[in-house]
Amino acid sequence: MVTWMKRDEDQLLTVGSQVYSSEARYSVSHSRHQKMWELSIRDVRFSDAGLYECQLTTHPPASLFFWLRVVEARAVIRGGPAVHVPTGGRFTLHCAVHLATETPSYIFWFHNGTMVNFLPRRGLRVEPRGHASSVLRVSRVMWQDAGTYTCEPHRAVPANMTVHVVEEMWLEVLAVVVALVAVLLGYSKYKRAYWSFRGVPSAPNSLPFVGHTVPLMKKASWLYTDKLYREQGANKVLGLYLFHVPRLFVTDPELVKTLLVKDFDHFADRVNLSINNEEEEYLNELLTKVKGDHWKGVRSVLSPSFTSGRLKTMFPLVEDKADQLITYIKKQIKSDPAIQLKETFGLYTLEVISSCAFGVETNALTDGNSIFKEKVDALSKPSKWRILKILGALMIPWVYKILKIRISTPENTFFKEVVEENIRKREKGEKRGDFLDIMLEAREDQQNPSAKTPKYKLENKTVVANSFLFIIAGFDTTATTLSLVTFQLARYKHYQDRVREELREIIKENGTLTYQTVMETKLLDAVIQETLRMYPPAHATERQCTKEYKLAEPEITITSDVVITVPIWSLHHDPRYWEAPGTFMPERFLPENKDKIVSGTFLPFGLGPRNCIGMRFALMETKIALAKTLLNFQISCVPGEEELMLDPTPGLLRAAKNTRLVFTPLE
Ligand code: HEM
Repeated sequence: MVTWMKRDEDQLLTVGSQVYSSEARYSVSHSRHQKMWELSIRDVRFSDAGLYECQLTTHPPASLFFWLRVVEARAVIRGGPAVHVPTGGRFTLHCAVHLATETPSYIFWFHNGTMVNFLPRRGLRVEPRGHASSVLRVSRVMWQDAGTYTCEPHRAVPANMTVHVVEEMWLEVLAVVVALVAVLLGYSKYKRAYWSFRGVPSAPNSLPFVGHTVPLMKKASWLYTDKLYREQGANKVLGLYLFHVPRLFVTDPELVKTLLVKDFDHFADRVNLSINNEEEEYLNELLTKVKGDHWKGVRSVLSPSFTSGRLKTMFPLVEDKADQLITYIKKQIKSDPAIQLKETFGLYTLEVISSCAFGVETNALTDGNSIFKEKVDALSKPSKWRILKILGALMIPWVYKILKIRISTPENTFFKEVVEENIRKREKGEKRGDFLDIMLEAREDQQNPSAKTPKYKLENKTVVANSFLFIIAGFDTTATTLSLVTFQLARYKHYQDRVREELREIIKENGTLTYQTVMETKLLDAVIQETLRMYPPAHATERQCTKEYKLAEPEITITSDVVITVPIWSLHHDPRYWEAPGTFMPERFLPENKDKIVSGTFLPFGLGPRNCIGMRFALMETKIALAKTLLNFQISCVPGEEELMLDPTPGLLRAAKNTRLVFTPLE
């Protein structure tokens, strides 16, 4: 007698001619004459595959093993899943059955669900080909021949093919389009091979036409670039593409110093938008935009605004705004002790910068808001549409030029008109000792007939553009810094207490806070610097190569279409230069430790001749506001909001919009 078993599942199927399995699909037949026991399985499924044992009830028992492989026959139409054929042309569909264990008894063809094997139809023929394939031919193709063709062999999974019928001419057009796309793809590949041609390692996943633009423009882009920075190990540079423009990430501090300081004349400019409209032509005078000698001229006119002497004169003005900030916070905490940082410090920095830049009192702190605040907010947080428009102007400036597309917004016009109005007032004799006065004095000096012909002639449009620039460059950066520093002081209370102690000592010794004493605070300064290290509002800076440059290592020539980028955030967090970079340790910036900082690794205000012109002003503004705040309030985290969240929107690195702290008045 013979027993059949499914060995891999330990399932007894049959004993003699008795079926033991509960499945009715099994049966056994015994041919005495041939001494054969045959196991049959109906409706075979994939789960039937496996090891089968045929055991003889002899002593000792003898077994035979069989592997059963289950395959599924399927139809395959060559060249699928879709074809385009022109009207009047012809097409042939070949269908073959794969993995069939037996010859299919028929192969049917369907067109849009209707069987066509036996349907007499003009120009359509079905012919068998060998045992397991069939051919469908259509000649003199008409529109009606379009649709889905199905090949359905007996006991096999059917296959589909979509036939698109196109006007003969369209097929040619299609061929041209395909060829054009292929050429464009080839061109894009060639452009994005710039770095590999030069043997420079480049970031992975550069996409046709856009390169690495998507992750570079995405939220929290400093995390993307930081990942690249970490992955590239000892390489000093890394190639990327903004669309097709090659960008060189410079990640070695020594090289950063060489390019930004020593060989500055090769990298003197920033990447800039072209302005094509007469009305916004004054924006070409922005310090951030001007190039080469023109930049030198504008910078030399603006620099005197930021000397220690000038800042000292402005100090009382800024201190007055810091006092208004304290009054504002005191009023606010009567209704809610948790203060929105960015909003509050934004009102303060806007008051300071608009007062110091062109003598406008915005009353933001006394009224809690102002038209100025609305306009400046709109400018510092551009919409997605505006970011796209700016990207377009960078990539296809010639289109913008031809179409005279405007880059500026109604907010730009608002500030332009405010400055022009103030210039008119100053020309009538009004003076405030602010940036606007300094620029107008420089212009007057140049116009003096006895003065030497200036290398660079200061025009009205330069004064207008740069008064406006100071607002844009100084408002958000400083408000962000104040928010981040206060948050760190709330998190690390012992530093808060020690800074307060330092300030009280200064007042004890000098009676009051002065420009000199505030600027010379040691721990307050260290706390600000350490916050700027951990959270640099400008997380990267860049320069346009202006003159071909030979880099020694790696040995490459940087051509004038290349933009170099310095990943400030990554250099600030590199454990090779900073011990425990994720830990808040202001001691690193105390005078006795400052010389341990590796130069070229700390760049919150950039580096070289084109660094931040407003650095000292920003530090003065930040320090006096922090000093007054700490002398008036104990600051602490809102329970449950102890983690600093960053705002991922592209642009500046900021604390998240709703970051709050509790302000408790000190006795
Ligand atoms: C904490 C606040 C600030 C931070 C973190 C900051 C940071 C920076 C950085 C990183 C740069 C680029 C430097 C480079 O490429 O090497 C820059 C440029 C600049 N900043 Fe600031 N900034 C701040 C405040 C200010 C203020 C208050 C003003 C004006 C009153 C200002 C005006 C400018 C200008 C005009 C430039 C362009 C300089 C040029 O191209 O010659 N910044 N800033």
